Amino acid sequence: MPPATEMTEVQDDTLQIGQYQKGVKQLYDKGVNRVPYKYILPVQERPGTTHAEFDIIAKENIKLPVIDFIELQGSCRQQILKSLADACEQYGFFQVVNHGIPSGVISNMINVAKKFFELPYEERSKYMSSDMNASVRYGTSFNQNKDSVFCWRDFLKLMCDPLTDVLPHWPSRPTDFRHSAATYVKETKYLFLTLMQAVLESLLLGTTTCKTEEDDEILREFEHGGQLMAVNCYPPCPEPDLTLGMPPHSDYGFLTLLLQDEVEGLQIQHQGEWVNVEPIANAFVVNLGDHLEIFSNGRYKSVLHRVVVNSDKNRISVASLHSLPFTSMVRPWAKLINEANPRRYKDTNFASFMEYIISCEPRKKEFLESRKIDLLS
Ligand SMILES: O=C(O)CCC(=O)C(=O)O
Ligand SMILES: [Fe+2]
Repeated sequence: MPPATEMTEVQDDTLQIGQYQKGVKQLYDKGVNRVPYKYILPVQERPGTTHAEFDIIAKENIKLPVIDFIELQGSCRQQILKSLADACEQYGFFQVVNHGIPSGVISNMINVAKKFFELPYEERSKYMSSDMNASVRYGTSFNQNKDSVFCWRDFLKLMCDPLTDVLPHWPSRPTDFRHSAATYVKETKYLFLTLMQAVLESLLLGTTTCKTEEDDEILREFEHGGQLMAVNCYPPCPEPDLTLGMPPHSDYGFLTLLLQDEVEGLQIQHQGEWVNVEPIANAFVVNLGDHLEIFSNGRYKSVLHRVVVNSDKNRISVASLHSLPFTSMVRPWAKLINEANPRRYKDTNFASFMEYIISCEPRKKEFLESRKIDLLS
């Protein structure tokens, strides 16, 4: 049998130019049975090809952090804040359970997302746009204008602020989409604010600095902060070992609240190895983003993560990315800076991130690297 690349190159001849821009749901619906050449990663970037045996050992021994939101709000707050600080320092990631968002709000969001991707292509494609600032944008891959290899993912991105202004632009089908997604946006915003308050407190643990009115000021800024929702769809893939649903990347904001359905796929990088994040029913995965790494002056790390796909199950995830208002500057928190701990990052804002994303093929944590101050020079 010829190698997969050769066979798929032949098969690619039957696909019209522009077919890839229509996305992977469209390929799946057409019954593609080999991964087209455009999606095949170089061998060293494919899932499961590096240190495969060591991977398995590492994964079995790692227990990923879980934060119980009820305990965080209770009498053990200090203890849970310490666990939160450990999770943010060592993993840049945790899952949150007992968060209080009703399970109906969560299942409605997953259901409308599923129904949206099941709509005919003509209906979904109404929301395609090359404008990165559009209030709604349907697309495929990671950055479809720049990616040399495409990834096995279609998405719907929704700007969420101000909700009343953007809502009329969101998909009108399925008919319950706007209602369910808007309810979900409000609930996740509230959860983000409560978690962010805990994150701020956790950053002051072990310091002599106390919470002041200035901290409430920051929280008020977050109340008016930017929220973006990425609804992701990963259809079954005929050759999942050759491609990825999403390449290794970190998210740009402070916290991403990620909802995954019951299908595995998300992996985080921990101590140089890829670790599966097993879905916990009704839990949120919380990823620390680049802005929080900057704000914490590097004490908390944004997490590198990727998505692997599988051959038999469709997977849906909903990422809710939260940051300061799009016009605000993000810089290390003044309270954490002193002679012993000088500033390690330059000021950054959402506009500079957008410039970066439009100008190149985003890879790993390159954007964040570009914001670092070289303390040796
Ligand atoms: O689908 C997932 O689990 C992750 C999605 C993600 O990383 C993102 O939307 O930024
Ligand atoms: Fe992400």
